[in-house]
Amino acid sequence: MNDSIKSVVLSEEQIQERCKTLGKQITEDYNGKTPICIGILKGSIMFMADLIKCIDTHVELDFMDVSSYHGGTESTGEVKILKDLSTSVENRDVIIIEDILETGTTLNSIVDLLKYRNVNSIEIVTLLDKPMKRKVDIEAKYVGEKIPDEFVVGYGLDFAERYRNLPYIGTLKPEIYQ
Ligand SMILES: O=P(O)(O)OC[C@H]1O[C@H](OP(=O)(O)OP(=O)(O)O)[C@H](O)[C@@H]1O
Ligand SMILES: Nc1nc2[nH]cnc2c(=O)[nH]1
Repeated sequence: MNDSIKSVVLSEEQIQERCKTLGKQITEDYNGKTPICIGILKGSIMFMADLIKCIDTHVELDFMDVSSYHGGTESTGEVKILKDLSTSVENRDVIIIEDILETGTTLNSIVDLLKYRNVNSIEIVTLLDKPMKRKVDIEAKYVGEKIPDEFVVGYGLDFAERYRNLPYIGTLKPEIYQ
């Protein structure tokens, strides 16, 4: 699997540093509150697991699966809800946990949906942000790393469902996806 990687974007150590920094900020901002952390499947699983260990206030967890990519490396712009939340978010403080924010299509749909359910507050934490690719006006309050416009895999992020289990984030050699 490592043979397919062209370059490392964030090493395991760098990812853990980002988790600690973001976890500290979230701990300070939500001191005394019990936010619901909503992980967006499947890409956010590793980041969510590591990040919540760095948050030192009570949190509850839930998951949503919303897909806008269908096996390739470009967004189709379509958003489909594959799995909805199990709990009510009414009057709750919600933190959406994402692996990557790119066009913003996915998060924009999720934020709209959750606002409609009368949340008390809603913020986004994303490990990676590709601001150059943004198509809709949405920003994350907590960002681990801004990255250039290159397709990345690993640490939950896939190419055609593979590479999610790489412990670091990297770019693929062109021959893998061309
Ligand atoms: O800002 P956007 O352009 O909308 O892209 C970001 C979304 O794309 C990826 O999810 P994907 O739909 O590939 O599902 P996955 O997490 O199951 O791989 C990623 O996990 C984000 O949810
Ligand atoms: N795997 C992967 N999924 C994405 N979804 C949006 N951008 C990306 C990316 O760079 N890599």
